[in-house]
Amino acid sequence: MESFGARLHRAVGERGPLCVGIDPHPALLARWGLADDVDGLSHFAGTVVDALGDRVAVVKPQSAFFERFGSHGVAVLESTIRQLRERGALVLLDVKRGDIGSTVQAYASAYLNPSSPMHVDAITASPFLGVGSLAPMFELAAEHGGGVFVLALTSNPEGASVQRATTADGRTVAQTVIDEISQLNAGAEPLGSIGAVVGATVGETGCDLSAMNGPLLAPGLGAQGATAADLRVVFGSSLPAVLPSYSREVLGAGPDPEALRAAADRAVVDCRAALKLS
Ligand SMILES: O=c1ccn([C@@H]2O[C@H](COP(=O)(O)O)[C@@H](O)[C@H]2O)c(=O)[nH]1
Repeated sequence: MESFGARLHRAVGERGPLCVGIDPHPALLARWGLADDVDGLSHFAGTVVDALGDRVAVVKPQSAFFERFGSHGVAVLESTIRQLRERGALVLLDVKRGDIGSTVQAYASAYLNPSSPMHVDAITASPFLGVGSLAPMFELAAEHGGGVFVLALTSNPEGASVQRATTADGRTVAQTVIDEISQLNAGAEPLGSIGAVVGATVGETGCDLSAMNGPLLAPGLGAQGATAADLRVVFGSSLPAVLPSYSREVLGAGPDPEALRAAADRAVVDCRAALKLS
């Protein structure tokens, strides 16, 4: 079983360092001339799948925008996930799950078990109940070649008061998350399967990311104000592991599929330059 880290490394090599989010905001649905209902949602997601599913390394549906329509929206999400995977994109479902370990086990089987209708390549997870509470996700991910991206330094301004707080041993909360992930990824080649989320908006992290050996998902580009050039300040020598993520910035170019593809291509060019990839 090929690991998620290896699959991600290959996908980025073939398609470029880019994750595009599917975030069907009501304002975007309106801008695309779509109704704010399940049909609009389905049309929006289908257009992104057709335009980018065979082009972008990672696509990140934001679960909240599908859940908003109840079971019908979740059905659209399931179908979107299936279609993206058929087109060769890695699917990172942004659900930010976390709970006590016995419940995390159920989340893990919902998203990381290949027999689940919602099976994806990777999910986002919240470490607020302790990174150790996410162990069932890490274990199922390892068993089935999946990945988990754990929140460390999020892109929103409110995150810093918790994530940059200092723990009893003098490390920040974010650093303790990074250090626990580093242990899980130790020795993995070419890249570990447990990632961290570090926003492109956060400026200097104050964290030592050098032992991470896993992907660094960087949201906050575009609509939240960060630019590809900011990635250098945030990630320094860890730039090669960064997976830049854009949602509204790229989606705003739609609904024309050619315009969506052009926006994604521009983002790849900018990110390659910022990450110093050829
Ligand atoms: O720290 C984080 C973690 C997750 N996100 C999510 O990424 C996208 C960002 O959308 P944009 O339109 O590019 O701003 C969205 O789904 C967030 O929930 C994040 O922004 N920051």
